[in-house]
Amino acid sequence: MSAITTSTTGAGERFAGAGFGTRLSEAMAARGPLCVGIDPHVGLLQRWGLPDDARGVREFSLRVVEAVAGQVAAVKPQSAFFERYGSAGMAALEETIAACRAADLLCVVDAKRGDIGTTMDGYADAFLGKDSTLAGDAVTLSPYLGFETLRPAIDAALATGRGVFVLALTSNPEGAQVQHALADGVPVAALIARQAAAANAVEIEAGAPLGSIGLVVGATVGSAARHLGVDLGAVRGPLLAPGVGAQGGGAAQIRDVFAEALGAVLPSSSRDVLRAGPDAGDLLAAAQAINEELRHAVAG
Ligand SMILES: O=c1ccn([C@@H]2O[C@H](COP(=O)(O)O)[C@@H](O)[C@H]2O)c(=O)[nH]1
Repeated sequence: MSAITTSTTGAGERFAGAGFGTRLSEAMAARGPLCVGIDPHVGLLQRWGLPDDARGVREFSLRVVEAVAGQVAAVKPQSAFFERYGSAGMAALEETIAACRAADLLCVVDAKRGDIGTTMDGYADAFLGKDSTLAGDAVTLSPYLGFETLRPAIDAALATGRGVFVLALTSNPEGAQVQHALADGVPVAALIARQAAAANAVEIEAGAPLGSIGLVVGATVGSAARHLGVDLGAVRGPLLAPGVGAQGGGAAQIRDVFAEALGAVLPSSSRDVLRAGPDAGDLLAAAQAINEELRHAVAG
């Protein structure tokens, strides 16, 4: 890994090598846009003939990594499905992250963290710290204690060449109650997008194709971004789009939601790929079919 360098912008330390946004942009161009979600639901473990315990999720996750490495842009382990087994489950998550690193496969840890002050420092150390075993290439964050509370994580990401995805317009219908609400006349989701754009300015000015501060915008949100004035094109960071497959999103929805920012979209699908397992060839075939459809969709 390249050395960490000190910024001249006064905004803290900056990673000297390619940041997450640049690495993700290259991976999407080379392998297609798909991110495969690693969600070891109990039902999937059963279907794969694996036990409902930490050994089961470990085996499940390592098989997914091995099947799709080199073939898709990224994977996204869902932390909840590891946390439910306590420390042994977290060890399985650490092994999954390490396997991604060894396979040169970008790993977004879907942990949706967010808290105040020094607690957020702790989350930043855990999921974005230079030598942390829980740090993938990026982590999902919740901004609902205020976007600025995420600053320690944003600074850590920029200092270590990692990234973050901040929840803006989530794929679930209940999200609208908070995300569409007005704060001083501006929809909350639009404010979050503006703040992400500001956080990407330094990397973009330095010539990165994408900044490292991304948003989560579900593939299922339809015209919400347009109607709320959420300027996805102005974010200039990656846009993680869960909801492909089991939640009803597909290529057509991706084109509709992200019309102005298709080059930045990282569509994510978990169950739709995983139910093709446990055979590695079947898993890969399912991922490739979805990846191809999405590749055409984002090509315009
Ligand atoms: O807005 C969001 C944010 C995160 N997720 C997560 O993505 C996967 C979706 O799984 P599927 O099986 O493809 O539906 C899951 O881990 C969610 O927690 C999301 O769905 N929506």
